[in-house]
Parts: sequence; structure tokens; C-alpha cells
Amino acid sequence: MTGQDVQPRLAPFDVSRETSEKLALLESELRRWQAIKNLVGPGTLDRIWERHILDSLQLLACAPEARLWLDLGSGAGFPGLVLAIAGQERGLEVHLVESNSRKCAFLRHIARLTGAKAVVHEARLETVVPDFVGKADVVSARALAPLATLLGWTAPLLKAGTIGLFPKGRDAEAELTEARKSWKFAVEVLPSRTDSEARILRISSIESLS
Ligand SMILES: C[S@@+](CC[C@H](N)C(=O)[O-])C[C@H]1O[C@@H](n2cnc3c(N)ncnc32)[C@H](O)[C@@H]1O
Repeated sequence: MTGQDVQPRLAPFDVSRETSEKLALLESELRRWQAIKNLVGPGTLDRIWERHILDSLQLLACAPEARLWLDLGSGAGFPGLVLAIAGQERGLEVHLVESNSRKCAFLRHIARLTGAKAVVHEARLETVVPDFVGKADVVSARALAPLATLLGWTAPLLKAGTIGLFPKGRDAEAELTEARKSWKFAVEVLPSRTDSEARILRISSIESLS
């Protein structure tokens, strides 16, 4: 699919032609790498735009002022790499944390091709998070762990004022109930623009209950 073909799909997201071309490049490179590196679930390949690219892109509007973004367990770049590409024109810098070296190679490759401000940390998130306390405006993580676990990992960031953005599927309410057993936090439950059953949890403060 060319940048021109994807323009109607991207219309609700208000991105420039240059950004849409870079996102189309991400899609075509993902398909090329997938054949040998198996970067995303094979079942999601027929809907890369809805399942991965647009699902990631919608997070940009949840934190319009963000300048420094930390994405944990980025995989093949969702949402972090998409946000780095789409946020390039507003000066957004995204740090992508991923422990799998094959996925990190893909992330670096796309960052180079697109010129996106994406810094790849090939590491376990537990070792990287402390460096961003008091610095990151936003922390995100998609399909990485249940909310209670995510809050445990990111609490030092959230306590220091970082906003947490966590896309969740139809189990969002159950994950919130479970997380409330250990944490007190402020949350907005936002609808997803790509999946009527999914939610985006926007968490802005946190306290441990123990
Ligand atoms: C299910 S995938 C989700 C990838 C991507 N966020 C998405 O939604 O498509 C989870 C990713 O997190 C990475 N991961 C898991 N635990 C990690 C950790 N402790 N530190 C860094 N990366 C981790 C895995 O290698 C994998 O690529």
C-alpha cells in the first residue's frame, strides 16, 4: 500500500502526507521482515493498519503536550515507533524498551529509514525505567502485562508526574478491579478509535495501598 492509498484511512487522525508515507513504509518493511523474523502475530498481518498502526497512532492525541515518551515492551514498534514517526513534526522523542534483539534490529532499521526521534534500548525494562523517573512525560505499554503488573513497574514514574497510557482489550474493567487491590490511582477510561471493545487507560497519579 502506498502513502497515497493509506491517506483515507489516516484522514481521521490528521497526519501530514510525509507522516502517512513513513507509516506506509513501516507497514511494507514489517511485511518484508515478518517473512524471516516473525515480528508480530501472524494472525494480525491482514489488518496491520487497524490492529497495529492506527491503534498506536490514536495515543498521540491522549497526550498532546508530551515531549519525552517511554514505551515499554515495544515489540515491532507498537505503539512507540508509530508515535515517534507521527510525533516527529512536533519534536517528540520516544524511547523504546525491548529485550528481544531481533525486534530491536527492526526498530533501529525503521528509525533510520524514517528519521524518527526513536531511541532503542535493547534491555529489560526494569533496568531502564529508573533512568526516566522525573523525566518522561508519558509511559506506555501495549500487550505487555496485566495492569497491576504494569503499575508495579511504572509506579516510580507515575509518582513523579509521568502519565501512564495503557491500551487494554475487553478485560479492562477486570484489570482495573484487580489493580485497585494494590494501588490507589486516578484513571480516565477512554474509548478506542479502532476497536469498540477496547479501552485506553490514562493514569495520572498513584499510591501503593500496602
Ligand atoms: C506481546 S509483545 C507486545 C509488543 C508490542 N507492544 C505490541 O503491542 O505489539 C511484548 C513485548 O515485550 C517484550 N518484553 C517482555 N518483557 C520485557 C521486559 N521485561 N523488558 C523489555 N521488554 C520486554 C517482549 O520481547 C515482546 O516483544
